[in-house]
Amino acid sequence: MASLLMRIFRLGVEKKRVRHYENLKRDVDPHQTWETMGELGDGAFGKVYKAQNQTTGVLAAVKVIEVRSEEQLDDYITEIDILASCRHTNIISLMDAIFFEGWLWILIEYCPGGALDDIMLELERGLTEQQISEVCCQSLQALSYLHQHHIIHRDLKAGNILLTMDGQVKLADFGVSAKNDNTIQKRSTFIGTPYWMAPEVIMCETSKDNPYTTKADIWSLGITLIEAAEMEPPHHSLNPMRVLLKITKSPPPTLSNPRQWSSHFQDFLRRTLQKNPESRWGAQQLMAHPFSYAGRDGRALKELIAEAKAEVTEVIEAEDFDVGKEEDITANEDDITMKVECEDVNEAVKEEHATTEIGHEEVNSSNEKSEERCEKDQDLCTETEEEEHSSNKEDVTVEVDHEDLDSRNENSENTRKSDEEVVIPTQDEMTIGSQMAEIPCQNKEDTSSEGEKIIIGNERDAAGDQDGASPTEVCSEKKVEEPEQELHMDTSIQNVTEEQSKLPGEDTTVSSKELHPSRRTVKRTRKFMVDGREISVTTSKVFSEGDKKEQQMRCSRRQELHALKLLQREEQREHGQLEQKLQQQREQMFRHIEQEMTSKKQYYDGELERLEKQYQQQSSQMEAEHTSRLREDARRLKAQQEKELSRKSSALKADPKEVRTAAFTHTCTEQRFLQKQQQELNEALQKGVQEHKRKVASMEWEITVKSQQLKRAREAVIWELEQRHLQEKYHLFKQQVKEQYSLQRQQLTKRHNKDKERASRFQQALLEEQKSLQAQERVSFQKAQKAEAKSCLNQFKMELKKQGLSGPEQRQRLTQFLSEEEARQKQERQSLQESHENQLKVVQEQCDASAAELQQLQNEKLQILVEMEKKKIKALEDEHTLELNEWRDKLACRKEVLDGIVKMRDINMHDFSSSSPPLIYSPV
Ligand SMILES: Nc1ncnc2c1ncn2[C@@H]1O[C@H](COP(=O)(O)OP(=O)(O)OP(=O)(O)O)[C@@H](O)[C@H]1O
Repeated sequence: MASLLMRIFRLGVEKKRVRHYENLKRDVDPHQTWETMGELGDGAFGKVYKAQNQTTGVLAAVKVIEVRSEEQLDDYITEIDILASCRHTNIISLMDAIFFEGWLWILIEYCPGGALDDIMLELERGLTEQQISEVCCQSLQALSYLHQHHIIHRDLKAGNILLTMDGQVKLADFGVSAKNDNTIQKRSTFIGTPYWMAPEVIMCETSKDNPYTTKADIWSLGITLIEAAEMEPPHHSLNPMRVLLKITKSPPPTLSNPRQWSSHFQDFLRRTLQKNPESRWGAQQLMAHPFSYAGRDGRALKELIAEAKAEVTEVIEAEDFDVGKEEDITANEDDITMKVECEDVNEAVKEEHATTEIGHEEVNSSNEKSEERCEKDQDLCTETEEEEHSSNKEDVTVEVDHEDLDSRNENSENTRKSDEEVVIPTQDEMTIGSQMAEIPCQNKEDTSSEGEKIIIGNERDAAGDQDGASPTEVCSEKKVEEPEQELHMDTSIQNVTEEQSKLPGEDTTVSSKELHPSRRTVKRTRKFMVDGREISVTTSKVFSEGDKKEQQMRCSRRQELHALKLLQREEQREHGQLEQKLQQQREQMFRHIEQEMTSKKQYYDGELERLEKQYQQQSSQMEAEHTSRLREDARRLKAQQEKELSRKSSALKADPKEVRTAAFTHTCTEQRFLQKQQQELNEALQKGVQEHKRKVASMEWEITVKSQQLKRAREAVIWELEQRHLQEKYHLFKQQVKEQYSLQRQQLTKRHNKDKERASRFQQALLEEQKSLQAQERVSFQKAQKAEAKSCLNQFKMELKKQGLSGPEQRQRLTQFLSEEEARQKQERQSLQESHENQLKVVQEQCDASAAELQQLQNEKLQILVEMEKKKIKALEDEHTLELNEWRDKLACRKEVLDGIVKMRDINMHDFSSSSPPLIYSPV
């Protein structure tokens, strides 16, 4: 108890003074040691800069965070401590941590490769399967290490996987990680980034009764691998709050285009993306899976880094489209053409080389629209190919049949290197674009899909040997969005109408090119070295408004996620503060209970002790008084008797008649007299003793009664206190449950309001966009109407002329024609206006439905919280009733025992034979 008090006292004191953290330096100006050299990135909590140690020249990445209070500083200590404690090649290491003048500097190992998501953005494509399995293998090693040390990363995603230049994975960002004391300990904080969150972590938003373990990271790993394959995590087009529901309610996500990936990869994902954490494999187990096992070789990642960091030359070609006129160019405007040339560095002169071109497409060939689009894609491809030809007349483009495509993406990196895997088509099979239409189109209904065509030039040795040529292709197939609920940002006017039956969402697509009057083709050439050979990759991508929007979407989603992370951090702090407060309340209550009980017991025990002392004193005093009185009485009576005896003897001697017999008679009489005196003395003393005993008994009785009263009062007070304390405990716990849930509700509402604000901003933008599209459409429609009217009029006039009518007749016919024409145009304009109004209505309805859906989601969550609170309080109530009943049962026994003791004492009190004090006076 005393140590507890001391600890609590110490805690209070410590709060006030500056805390010492083992891995944090204070009051040292970081600028003295580190020089910052430019920004690397922007995280939720601050910017990341490249830095260099001014003495050693060592490079680092520094997270610079503004910290306003000691309390806030506390939030970052777990991250620093975890980084400092981890020693693993696949975990970023801590170089320094300094808190100086309100700024926290966390210096970590610099990874020149940057984050995996940035690499994908840079290359505008996902990873190949070999690259993914290498990322997977190394990430698993990091996770296995963390999990063995009871650390849950809680924020695994491509953005937190950094790469070194030699293709080594470094797991970073432990900002929301947790370190447990033991494996069994679970966590219940709702933290992480929604798209990557495991279902059991999401459940913690509304219920803290289902804590999670390290298995949560395994789920995030699975999502990260899908992200690595498709550039985005599953459900990325849903807003972060809706995705939470999607993850918990839907079956586990899978790859959008399974045919493109190996069965090992898909099986690996199945093992990681198990909704029940118990059935999910652990890091150790997964390390032995063939998919991750295949990633032991790190070469594919090395090549990825080389490509991402390659020197890039860019050529931009702008194209303009007249709205509504370019009928032959629809859909698939985001085509990418990629050309890879691998040549020996020493080779100076370029020789003719074959290039292989792939149009990538989806299976739905039956879909007429899609086929049409494919044909149009093909037109585009041909255009690009022709450009290729014009730049290098000796280039031959080759189309590869579809079957190759499936396997191709699985190992495009390797195919580039290994000649045996490359399909070399014969000259006869080589066509330019003419067979493209035979490739089944993938673009189904997703008009915004990017069709990527990658042309890879053949590799040649120094002698320019054509046998080494390895034309190969990479088909990067754009996944098709789930049709339900996920409308895309690129919704065309028609799409809005078509999609009206679908559930509305913010993720509405805006695609078709009628909406994007201008687009530009960007040709990028990357040159990089792999195993001593220079590789040159040229990609050609048509950028349109859609791309810009996608970029904006990505950017705003990133900001949203950062905002959410800040909110989560705030929530975590609030939660921690509340928990601390509640803990203090509990400690205070238990301390108060103990104090109250002790003081009452002390009082009664003191009283009993005092009573015993009083008894001891009285008893010994009475004994002493009795003894002295007895002695005095004996002495007095003896003296009196002696006097009487001497008087008697004198009287006998003085009587003359008795002289002769005097000697004999005298002796007898004296003896009798003495005996009588002795008897009288004894009687007198015995009377005194009896008197004394009576007094003692009465005193004892009096004290026993007092003692019993005290004892009973003591017990009664204890019982009353016990009962009161049980009630107090119950009320406090109940109060605390209410406070906990009230905070959870507040946090949920805050989160929801932010989400509502975001959604309404988005919806407003959507409406504005729709209106601006309509304005554009109106302008071009009017233009078209004017042109059409003009040509019709000319035609009509010509026909009139042919008919040889008179002037007035002609005028009359012309007037009639014009008025009919005007009416028709008016009608057309009206129907356009109506269609626009309908479109706006549909968008508005979608927005309203989306808002209603969000509100319903929120209500459901709040309802869950209310239910949980009720359940918790009911459980507390039951527990309290049980405890009270148990206490009452025990109380009856205790009363019996007490009564028994009292009765025993009563019996003892009547037995006066013993002069020793009764046992009951010993304090309890
Ligand atoms: N050690 C490092 N070496 C090189 N670049 C780094 C390093 N650490 C971070 N970066 C870059 O800085 C960016 C921001 O990193 P940070 O971890 O702060 O935020 P984030 O992961 O993007 O977002 P969040 O805070 O939401 O996780 C990263 O995306 C990466 O590009």
